[in-house]
Amino acid sequence: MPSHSAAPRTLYDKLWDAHVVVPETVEAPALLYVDLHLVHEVTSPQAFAELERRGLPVRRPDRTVGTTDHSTPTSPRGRDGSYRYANEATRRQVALFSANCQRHGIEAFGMGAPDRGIVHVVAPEIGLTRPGMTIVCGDSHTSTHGAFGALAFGIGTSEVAQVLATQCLLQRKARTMAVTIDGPPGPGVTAKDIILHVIGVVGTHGGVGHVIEYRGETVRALDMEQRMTLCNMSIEAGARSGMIAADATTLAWIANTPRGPKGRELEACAAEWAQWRSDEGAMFDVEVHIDARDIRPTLTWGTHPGTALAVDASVPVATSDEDQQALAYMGLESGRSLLGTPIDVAFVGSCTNGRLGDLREVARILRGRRVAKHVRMLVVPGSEAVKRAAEIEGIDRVVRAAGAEWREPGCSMCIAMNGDLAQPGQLVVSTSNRNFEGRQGPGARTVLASPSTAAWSAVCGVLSDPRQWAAAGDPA
Ligand SMILES: CC(C)[C@H](C(=O)O)[C@@H](O)C(=O)O
Ligand code: SF4
Repeated sequence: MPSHSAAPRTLYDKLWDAHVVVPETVEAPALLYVDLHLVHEVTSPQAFAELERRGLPVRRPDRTVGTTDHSTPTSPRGRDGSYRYANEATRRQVALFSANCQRHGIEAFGMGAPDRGIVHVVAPEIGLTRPGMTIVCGDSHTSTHGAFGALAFGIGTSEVAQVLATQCLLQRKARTMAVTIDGPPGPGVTAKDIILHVIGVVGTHGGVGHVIEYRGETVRALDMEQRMTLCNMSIEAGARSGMIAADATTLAWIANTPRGPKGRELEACAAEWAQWRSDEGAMFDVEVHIDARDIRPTLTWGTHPGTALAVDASVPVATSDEDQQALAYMGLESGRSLLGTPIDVAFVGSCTNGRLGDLREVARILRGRRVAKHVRMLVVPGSEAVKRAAEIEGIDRVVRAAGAEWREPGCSMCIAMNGDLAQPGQLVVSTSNRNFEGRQGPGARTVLASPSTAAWSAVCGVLSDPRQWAAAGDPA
């Protein structure tokens, strides 16, 4: 039960207090109860093997849900409906995952399942992710689910085994950081630009040891998809997790999901969920204030997400060996704007920007236009549900008519382990979340950006300012 101390508590404190089974001491971390454990094919095989070795069952299969996403092919299926795996290893990994889940009575979305998709897209969209929960997954971007007023974070493979066996996790309490964003964002600024800007301010190590709560009027005005984009990349600022208080927007989203509570149950949930916010006057260990008016469409110039740069600013002077190396890898120069840099690939997708709103943004720009001849553009829905919804709106047709590829759901070129990868030296403008060396293929160069920036750059063939798109108007 939650402890009812008189002192105002942060959202994180409340979530923590409500889930502690054994409090932490100097010698030992706390034991935390896990409400929802998400599993995928990459970080679960050794965990299942560990259970096997010890002859342990899964403690709560009913609180464990699996999906396949990282290793799954996104190329169009064969005529017989078959999937073309990149190699035998990925095919085996996906098959082993389904077998493991089946053996332990875990619901899992394998190939062809209508709910399959990227784990951080699927759980919120079917209504599994809810305020007040602790959610873990062997995946760093589990922070995404914090957008619903939940404590959600990634765990390692040995911890996956721990949670499978006990439904609990050993954890040390984190410090808290409030990132308050106020004011109307400038033209062309999306949630992706906001979070890239935030990481630029906080730095890739600034959040280490902390849980970030995003607050302020700008955050309150974001829809759930945009809030997920924000929380998703908290990990890129080094933070353990990101979270946003539950409110009417959260409730409306969950009410609309297939497995969300309905009617009376929803009313009861609404009353219960109102508590998942920081109390007035709650103290954070670190406070960061950001004026959204200062944010312009933002992308990255280097090889970590902290190298955020306003689209029309110049690449900074390299002050360290690391920066120099990043510039050399990226083939970029200090003092020059990124605008006009030729691109080879545009990738739209991932757990950061592979939701319906992102694809709509892309379709608005591509409608009646063509992707530049020398550019390969991939549009990859984050889930089967996103794909279906987009196709009902005709987004697939707009994408294809523009000369871009409309693909099957999955992590795709966010992580080059499923057959989708860029060639050495190619420059990719990418809506994903990581840009380190080789992330999108050996020698491939990644510029992180919003879906609008990626789409407009694909049309122009060079890194371009999405605000120009608005000025260009509709094509004749
Ligand atoms: C495969 C998985 C362990 C990894 C993660 O934890 O983030 C992946 O999702 C990624 O984005 O690099
Ligand atoms: S889309 Fe990318 S970041 Fe998200 S889970 Fe997949 S590989 Fe990780």
